[in-house]
Amino acid sequence: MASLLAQTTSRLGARPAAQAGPVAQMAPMASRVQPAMPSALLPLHARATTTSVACRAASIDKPVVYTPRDSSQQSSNGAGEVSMSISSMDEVGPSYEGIITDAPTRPTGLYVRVRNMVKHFSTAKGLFRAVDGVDVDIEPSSIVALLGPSGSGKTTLLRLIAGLEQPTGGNIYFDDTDATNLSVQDRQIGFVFQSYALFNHKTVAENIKFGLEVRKLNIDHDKRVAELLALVQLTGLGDRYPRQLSGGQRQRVALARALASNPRLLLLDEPFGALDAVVRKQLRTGLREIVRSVGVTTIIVTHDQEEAFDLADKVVVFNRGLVEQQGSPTEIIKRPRTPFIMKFVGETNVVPATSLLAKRMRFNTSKTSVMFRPHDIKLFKTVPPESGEGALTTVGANVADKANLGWVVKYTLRFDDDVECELQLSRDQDEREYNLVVGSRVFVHVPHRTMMGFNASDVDSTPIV
Ligand SMILES: Nc1ncnc2c1ncn2[C@@H]1O[C@H](COP(=O)(O)OP(=O)(O)OP(=O)(O)O)[C@@H](O)[C@H]1O
Repeated sequence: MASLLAQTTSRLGARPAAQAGPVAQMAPMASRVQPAMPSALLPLHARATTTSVACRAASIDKPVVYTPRDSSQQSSNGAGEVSMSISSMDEVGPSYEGIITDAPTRPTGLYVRVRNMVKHFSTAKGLFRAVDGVDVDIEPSSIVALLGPSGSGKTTLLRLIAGLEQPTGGNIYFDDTDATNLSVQDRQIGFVFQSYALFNHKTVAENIKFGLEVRKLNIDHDKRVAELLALVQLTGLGDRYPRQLSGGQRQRVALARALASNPRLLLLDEPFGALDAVVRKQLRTGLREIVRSVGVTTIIVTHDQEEAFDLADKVVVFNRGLVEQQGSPTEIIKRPRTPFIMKFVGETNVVPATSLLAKRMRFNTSKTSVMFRPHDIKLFKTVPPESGEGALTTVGANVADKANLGWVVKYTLRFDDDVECELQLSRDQDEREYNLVVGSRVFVHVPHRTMMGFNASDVDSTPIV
C-alpha cells in the first residue's frame, strides 16, 4: 500500500501544467501546496469531498492529503482513508481534480490504555489469578508484542482488550473513552488467531467479504476485497478455497479479513504459531509493512522472542499474571530490570554466588546465584595487568569444550572449582584473536554491571493459583 501511495503521488506531480484549472486559487479549504509539488502541476478545485487519500512521495518531505473531486475515483483503504488506483487515474485524465492539504498529524490507530486490569478465574482449586493488576500503554499505530512463558496471562489480556472476557477489576480505555464495558461488536477490532478460523466452504474473497458483512459497511465490497487481496499480495487467488492455499497464504487471508472493516485496533494471537520458521519470518515482514501502511494499532501475542523483538515497537513481558517489564526491544534486551527478564530474554550463565568466579569478581550479593550473559565475558589468553591503566581482575579457567556453530563459536569454560560457564564469540573474532583448543588455559573478567544476583523464586514462572 505504501508504494501504491508513493506512485500515486508521483503521478500527480508529473501531470502536465496545461491541466491545471483556473479554479486553483478558489480552493478555500486547501492549505498551500507543498513547494516540492508546484500547484501548476496539480489541478485544484474548490469542491471538497468528505474523503481523502494520504500520499507520501520522495519529492515531498511530509505527508499530504489529496482530496479527489469525484468520489467515484476513490476507494477505501485499510486505514479508514481513501486510496485510488493508478490505472483509474490514467483513465480519468484531466478530469481528475482535487485539493492537497497537510495530512492530519493524528495517527489513525487507537490509543489503548489498560489500567489495573485483573482477571481471576474460578477453578476447583480456588481462584486462579490469570491477570493480576496490569497497566499497559499502547501508543496509537504502534505494534506491541505480549511476550512471556506459557500460562503467564498474555492471551487473557488480549481477550480482555477484545471484550471476549469480562474483567474482575480495572479499566480499558480506547482513546479517551472507557471501553471496559463495550460489547465486542462496538469495539470494532480486527482479530487474527493461530488457527486461521477461515470458513472452508467459502472462497478467499467470500471469507474477506465476511469481515465486511458482519460490520454492515456500506461500501463496494468487491472493490474492497480486491484492495485487500492486493494489500496481502494474494491478487488472483480470490476464487480459491482455503484448502487450496498454503498455511502462510491462509494466514494472509485471515489478516485481510481482519482488516476489511478498517479496524483501528488489530489483535493477533500467535498468528504464525502453526507455520515453519522461514514462512514465519516472511509473514512477519509482510505484517509489519501492512500494519504500518494502514496505521492500525496492533497487539500481538507470541511465544517467539525473535518475532517479538523484530516486529514490535514495544515488548510487554508477562510472568504469572503480572508485567515484569515493558519497553522498547533494546531496553528489554540491554537493560533487563529483573532476574526473570534476564533469564527469560536471551542466553544466560548461572553460577553459585559462592563460586570462585563471583568471589574473584568481588560480586557481593545476598542471593544464592549470579547470572550474566555469555557475550559479556571478557576473555584473555594471558593474565592482564591487575593494576595501572586497563587493569582488570580475572579468574583462570580451562577450555572444556569448543563448538563451531556456523558463524558463532561457543566455548565451555571450567573454573578451578569445577563451575562451568559458556562464552560466545563470532567465528571471525575467534579466528582473529583466540583460536583456542580444548585444554587451553584462559583468564576471564565479567563486569559487575552485567551480573545479577537472584534466588530461584525470582525466576519462577509457575502460574499462581
Ligand atoms: N476460562 C478459564 N478458566 C480457568 N483458567 C483459565 C481460563 N482461561 C485461562 N485460564 C488460565 O489462565 C492462565 C493464563 O492463561 P493465558 O491463556 O492467558 O496464558 P498465555 O500466557 O496466553 O499462555 P500460552 O502462551 O500457553 O497461550 C493459564 O494458566 C490458564 O490455564
